[in-house]
This record gives sequence, structure tokens and C-alpha cells, in this order.
Amino acid sequence: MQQGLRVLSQILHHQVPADAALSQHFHKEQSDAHSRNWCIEHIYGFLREGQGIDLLQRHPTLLKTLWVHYLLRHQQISEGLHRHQVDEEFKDTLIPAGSLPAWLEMQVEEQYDDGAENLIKASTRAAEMDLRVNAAKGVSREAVLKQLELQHILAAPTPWSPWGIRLNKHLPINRNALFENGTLEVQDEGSQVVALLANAQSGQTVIDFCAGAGGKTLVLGSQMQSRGRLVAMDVNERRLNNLRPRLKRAGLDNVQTVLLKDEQDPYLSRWQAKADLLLIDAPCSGTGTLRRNPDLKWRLTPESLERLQATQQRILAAASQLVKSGGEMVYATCSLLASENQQQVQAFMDAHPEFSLVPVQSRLQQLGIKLKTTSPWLQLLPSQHGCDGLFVAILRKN
Ligand SMILES: C[S@@+](CC[C@H](N)C(=O)[O-])C[C@H]1O[C@@H](n2cnc3c(N)ncnc32)[C@H](O)[C@@H]1O
Repeated sequence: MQQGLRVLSQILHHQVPADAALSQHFHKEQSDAHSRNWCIEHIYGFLREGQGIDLLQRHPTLLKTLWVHYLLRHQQISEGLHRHQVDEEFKDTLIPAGSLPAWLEMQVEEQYDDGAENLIKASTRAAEMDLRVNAAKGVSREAVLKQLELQHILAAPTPWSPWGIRLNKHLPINRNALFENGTLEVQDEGSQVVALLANAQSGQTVIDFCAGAGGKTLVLGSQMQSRGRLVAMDVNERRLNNLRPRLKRAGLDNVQTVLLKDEQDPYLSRWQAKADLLLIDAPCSGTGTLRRNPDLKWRLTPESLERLQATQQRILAAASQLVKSGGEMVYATCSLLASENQQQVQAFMDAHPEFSLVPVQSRLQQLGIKLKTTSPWLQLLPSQHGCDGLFVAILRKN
């Protein structure tokens, strides 16, 4: 319990991302698998539920009380601590029931109306573990499912992505031969769908502008079957370095990685009007991934959201110049917020009339993905689609 408190203090008082705080903690303190799992499960559980965490900004000393309250609710402690003792500490503080900071909850409620409650609830549940079969390896999803069955791993096809597999529980799949030989990757089904919708083709020049560690680059590469040019760009060197071993495992040899200074990097001039396809998986609030990164919502502020929106606008304006006439630009985020999604695309089109929307529904049909959208873009939601909350719009340069 004390250990958990120390890690939570790093996350909530010192703004250290949860995964980094946990790995620093495990690095410093010897702990067996059982206590590690306990710590991970309950720290993420606490952050996901977020009951009262809003208050910590005003009353940092409440952390212990909130943590004890959480553990009591989940019957993780009983001895020596009595519920009434803890409730005493709460006498003067009303614990808000919400799992999002109030300002963010208000935005979600305004945008999603009747659907907001379910969406917030779904965002507090732990995400399942999704895998993607690498099409470039020439093995079918059914064949991989059979191999998993032989290993007594319970798994099923995901409903939307034709390459997705959902496990019935989280497993250290990176130690499995199917992962090591590049047949399987870990990827949320929603991210698979977004990358598939980009519909990269063999022989094309494709730029993944915000490639990060390459989750979507790998899908683009598998669609291209190592024919054509695939350029993975990012401003973060560590992430690009993490992409390299993944490319090797996946057997993709047509991918070039490029470290950018920013979206105005002079290096980009050589790619002006060269791309058949440009993917912008923009930096965003991450509000669609709260199931996996519950601490994000406590680091996000109205000011940081505004800065992200400005970055999205700058990236859209600069990167769109790399698209050739007749080429496509796919704008994606892992955000639930219209201010980062629909409104960004609309503002971009207002300023760039040479770009027009390709209805996502037609691309879904073309790819045999059984999702439906009545808008020209697609907003995936954990409450409706069972995957991360992701947004995607496809634009063509006329
Ligand atoms: C949502 S993440 C990308 C995730 C990645 N595409 C994937 O599927 O795994 C956004 C990325 O944008 C990068 N980024 C932030 N500012 C950028 C900029 N000005 N130009 C290019 N990339 C940027 C970040 O470093 C981050 O890796």
C-alpha cells in the first residue's frame, strides 16, 4: 500500500507518466511478480476510476485518503483501517463521482450528450489485449488463431479489423515465437482500422508524418508488401529508434526513418508534392486511450489542449504540402474531442480548398470492414466499438 502511494505521488504530484513511474519503482525496489502485478492493477485502477483525483490539485495531501478509500472499495485492505476512519477524513470534502477532471467531463458531455455517461464509463474500464496479424508474412488470421489454440491461448477474431485478434487476458506476448518472428504485433483494433483505412498500395510513395514508434507504419508497410517507398518521420528520436527493431521483425525493408526538427524542417522541401499518401497521426490529448493511459487525463489541462490544437494546425498546414496532386492525406488522432478532430479538419479544408473529403464509408466498404458511419469521417468510441477512441478523416488533393 505504501509502495503504491509513492508511485501515485510521482504520477500525480510530479507529473511522471504512469508507465515510467512504475518502471522506475520496480527498478529501485525488489518485488516479486505478485506484488508487481498488484501494484500495476491497482495503480491503473485508481487512475482509471479517478474518484476525487480532481481534488488533489487543490488538496495534494488527500492522496493517501483517496488511495485508502479506493483500496477499501475494492476490498484490498481491511485490517487496521476502518471505513468510518477514512470517511471521517472526507467529512469536509465531497468526493465527485466523475472519472474525468471536471473541465474535460464538461466538454465530453456537451459533445456526446446522451452517450457521454457510457463513454466515460467505458473509458474507465481496462482495455483488452489486441494483436494484429502481419499481412506481410503471408499467414492468415485463421492459421494464427489455430496456432494460438495449440498453445492454449484463448483468443478470438476482432469484429472490425480483418487482421485483429483479441486475447481473453493480457499475456507477455513479446516472449511468444509468433511475436518474435514478426507474425504478430500488439495493436489496439481501432488503430489497426485507422491505418488500414489509409489503404497504402504497393509501389506508392507513402509518408507517415508522425510515425512515433511506428504502430501504423507497420500496417502501411504490410499493405505495401515492401514495394514502394515508406518514409517514417517524427520529432522524437527515442520513438523512431524503437521502430527499427519492429521493422526488422516485421520483415519490412522499404522503410526509411527521418528525425525532424519540427514540421518546418528544411529537409522536408525535398518531399514537396511527392507523396501519393500522407498519414498524419497527430499528437493529441489521447482522450481516446484513457483505458490504457488513465493518468493522461490528470496531466491534460485546458492550456495543454490548446497547445496541442495549435500543433495539429501547424502540422496539417505544413505536412499537406508533401501530398502530390491526386494524392491522399489521412488525418487521425486518438482523441474523443471534436476540437482536435472534426473542427481541425473543417478549418483545414476552409483554408485549403484544393483538399476535399473522401467519405470514410466508401473506404470501409472497399476494404470489407463492417463498420458504419453516417458522417464523412469516422469516430471510434470505446463505448460503441469496444476499441480505443480514434478519429480518422481522408482528404484528397484535387
Ligand atoms: C499519436 S503519436 C503517433 C503514434 C504512431 N503513429 C503509432 O501509430 O504508434 C504522435 C506523434 O507525433 C509526434 N510529433 C509531435 N510533434 C510533431 C511534429 N511537429 N512533427 C512531427 N511529429 C510530431 C510525436 O513525437 C508522436 O510520436
